[in-house]
Amino acid sequence: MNLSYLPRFSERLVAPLYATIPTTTTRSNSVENFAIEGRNLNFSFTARQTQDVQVLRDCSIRIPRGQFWMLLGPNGCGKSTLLKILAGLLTPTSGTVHVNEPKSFVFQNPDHQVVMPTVDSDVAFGLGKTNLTHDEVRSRVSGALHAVGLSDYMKRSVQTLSGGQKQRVAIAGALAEACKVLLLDELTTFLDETDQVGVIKAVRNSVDTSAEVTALWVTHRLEELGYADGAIYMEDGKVVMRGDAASIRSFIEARQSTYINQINS
Ligand SMILES: Nc1ncnc2c1ncn2[C@@H]1O[C@H](COP(=O)(O)OP(=O)(O)OP(=O)(O)O)[C@@H](O)[C@H]1O
Repeated sequence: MNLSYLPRFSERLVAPLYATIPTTTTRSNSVENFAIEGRNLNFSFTARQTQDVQVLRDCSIRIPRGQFWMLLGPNGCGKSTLLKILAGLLTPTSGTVHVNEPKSFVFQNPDHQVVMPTVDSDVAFGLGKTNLTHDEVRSRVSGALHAVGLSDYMKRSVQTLSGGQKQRVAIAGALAEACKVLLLDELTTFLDETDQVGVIKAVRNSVDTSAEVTALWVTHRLEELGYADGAIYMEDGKVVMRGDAASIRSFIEARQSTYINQINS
């Protein structure tokens, strides 16, 4: 594997996020069992010609370490905004955030995920800034590709991959860098069913093979809840319910049928 041509780490879109949130970030012993914790978060988008859009309203979230959780809710309720705040990409107006590091945010569009010509060089991309030996890099890359089920794709050109395979390569890149928290924003939206299952199984397996890895997955697809350890349902900028995946699924189904009945009556 030739690593000499690795571009600068900061050029990559999918990368561990070391950004801290100034003034609002805290690290306390009380969050030790939670890889992700946001407390009383408020956030507004500032608009020039109209009123500011308040997106998060006293929103609190906690995700246990080493688990795979999902975040659901109607369009516009604030899921992606919350995920970006947890990633350090947006700063809340008020509230506190703690997320274990390194953390990595994976975007929805598969074509924004890969930056290198081959699968192995892409997974090794973020390791260019480390002092790892060539053998250590190879071992990290091979372990990460194994976790996402792409061991046989090492030398493949990334251009020949499906959207879901690109997402899995991006996740492998994060795992190779020993990411502790994966923040995954509607990865399966543009994928066909086979790719969708491939990506979600890759995340499930990544969490199962390391006690250190925690994943938070934003989705609209109720059928994906079957892979989750737990789930959170948001409405109008705040968490409405948190629990095991089956309970959240029943809650959402009941909520939707009530809504549909209201429309039809
Ligand atoms: N850059 C922005 N400027 C102004 N308003 C924004 C911006 N980004 C998002 N919003 C608004 O913030 C609200 C929450 O958006 P967000 O993307 O977090 O919701 P979401 O729950 O992820 O929605 P979806 O399920 O449709 O992706 C929406 O009303 C959206 O229109």
